[in-house]
Order: sequence, then structure tokens, then C-alpha cells
Amino acid sequence: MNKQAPPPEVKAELNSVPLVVKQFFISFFVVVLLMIVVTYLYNFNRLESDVYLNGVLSDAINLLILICIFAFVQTSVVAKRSYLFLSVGIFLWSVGLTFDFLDELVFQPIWVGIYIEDITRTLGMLITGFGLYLALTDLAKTREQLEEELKTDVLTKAYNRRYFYHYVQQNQSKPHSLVIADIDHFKAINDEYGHDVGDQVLIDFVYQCHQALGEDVLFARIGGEEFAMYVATDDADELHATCEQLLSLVSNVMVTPSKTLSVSVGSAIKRATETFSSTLKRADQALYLAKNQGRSRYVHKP
Ligand SMILES: Nc1nc2c(ncn2[C@@H]2O[C@H](COP(=O)(O)OP(=O)(O)OP(=O)(O)O)[C@@H](O)[C@H]2O)c(=O)[nH]1
Repeated sequence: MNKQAPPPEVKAELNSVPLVVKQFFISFFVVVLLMIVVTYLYNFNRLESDVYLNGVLSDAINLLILICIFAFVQTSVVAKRSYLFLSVGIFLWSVGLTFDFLDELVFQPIWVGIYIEDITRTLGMLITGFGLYLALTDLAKTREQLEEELKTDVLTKAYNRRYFYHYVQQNQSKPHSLVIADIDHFKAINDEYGHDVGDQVLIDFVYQCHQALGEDVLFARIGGEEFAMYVATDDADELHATCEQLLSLVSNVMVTPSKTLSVSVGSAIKRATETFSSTLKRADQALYLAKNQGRSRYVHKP
């Protein structure tokens, strides 16, 4: 069980290529290919003596497929640099294939085949491959960041309720305890000092918890000012030590320079055949007792 690190900022930049750039690129692509065809036919107008229909067809299909891929890239949502490499790569590749297609119909001098057709095609394939690599890398990074965001609470960067429930259910069979901590009189903090101070208190509280709690504790924000912990132990002394630690670390969280925070804490050790909701309910009952007994304390529900 790892202590939570704040999730990274979302860096992956999704489609920021302006439409006008795409329109320019599409026009450029079409115009240049047409110009190649016209210039080629104008300069090399000697028809091949033997035209192989299969060769013409397969080259035409290849070119058509590449044009479709170019169109997909133009309509897809990819980051700027991936777009650039993919578009330039497919463009060069298409130039190569256009020459390849034309030489099936019209005689082509050998230097055109080597210096234009082969070079543009090979270069195009390389650049397209690199663009694809960039797009896939960006996709993996974005996915990783989204997964991290799905687990965490936006304000405090603690794990959120959804992840806490998921985690406990995944680790239900192991010996563990559940703890619920609730900040005391949090509404009064908001009312007296403002919502921003309330937010900062939540952030500071989570920061202190992340600093202090050990590797055997999964800490999460499960409600506004309500937090939960999965403690990987069924030993009462260990659990009590962790809860006492939680109670004392709030003295490091300052609401004002002269006022510190207080929390109430309830805990329960999972029984052998008990369900998650039942253990959580007992921890919640313990918390209720802690609140009723005057707050700023820890109650364990055996
Ligand atoms: N600043 C801030 N306040 C929040 C946030 N989420 C919930 N709250 C506030 O937390 C307060 C919780 O109030 P109550 O449920 O009455 O709890 P309490 O005042 O702490 O009282 P006790 O728990 O009985 O000690 C409400 O005023 C909510 O508006 C948040 O993200 N930021």
C-alpha cells in the first residue's frame, strides 16, 4: 500500500491544432498531389507499352488507403506534434505512392523512381511511424493521468470515496481495520473564516496525514470533512496507535495563527466473516460516540 503522492498536472495537450491549419494542410495535400499528376503526365507522356491492370489496381488501392488515413488524421483528436509528424509523414508517403501509381501507366525515368518515389516514400513511412509513436505515447500518458484523477479528490489530492471503496473491497479478505475521522465544527470554520480557509484546512489536514501515516494505511476523503482509513492490521494496539497519531497530528493544522484543528475518530477491526459495510457501520457508530462524548477524541468499537 503506497502513500499517496499528489497526482501530476495534466500535461498531455489534446488537439490544439486550429481548424484553419488543418484546412490549409488538406488543401496543400490535394493541390500538391494533383500538381504532381499533371506535371508528371505533362513531362513524361510516353505510355507504358505493357500496362498491368493488377499493378495499376493495387497501387491505386494503396494510394486510396493512404488518402483515407490522411483524412482520419485530420479528423482525429491528437496533440499538435503528433498531428504534425503524422500529416507530414503521410503526405510524403502519398507523394511516393502517387509516383508509384503513375509509373504503372506512364514511362518513368529511373532517376524519378530512385530520387523521388523511393526517397519520399521511405521518408514518409519513417516520419509517419514516429508520429504514431508520439500519438500512442501521448495517449498512454493521458490515460495514466485520467486514471490517477479518477482515484483522487480534486481539492486535497487524497484518494476519493470511489477509490477507497474499491480498495477495501479488493483487500477485504486480508486482516484490517477501518477508521473514520470527521473534522469537528467544520461548518463553524467555514462560517467564521470563509470557505477558502475551510478549503485550506482540508488541504493542510490531508498533507499532515500523508506525511505522518505509514505504508500500512490507505487514507481517503470520503465526504466533505469526513475521511476514512484502511489500516492493514487487526491488532488493537497498532490500530489505537495509528488513531492516536491521527488525533495528535491535527495540532499541526492551523485554522488561524492561534487556533488549531480538532477531529473525532471512530474505528472498528474487521471480524472474520464480516462484510465491508458492516465494519464501516461499526466504525461510524464509534465516530458517533466520539462526537457525542464531546469531540476531539478517539472511540473504538470492539
Ligand atoms: N470549505 C469547504 N467546506 C466544505 C467542503 N465540503 C463540505 N464542506 C462543509 O462542511 C460542513 C460540514 O458541516 P457539518 O456536517 O454540520 O459538520 P460540522 O460542522 O463539522 O459538525 P460536527 O461534524 O458535528 O462537528 C458544511 O458546512 C459543508 O458546507 C469543502 O470541500 N470545502
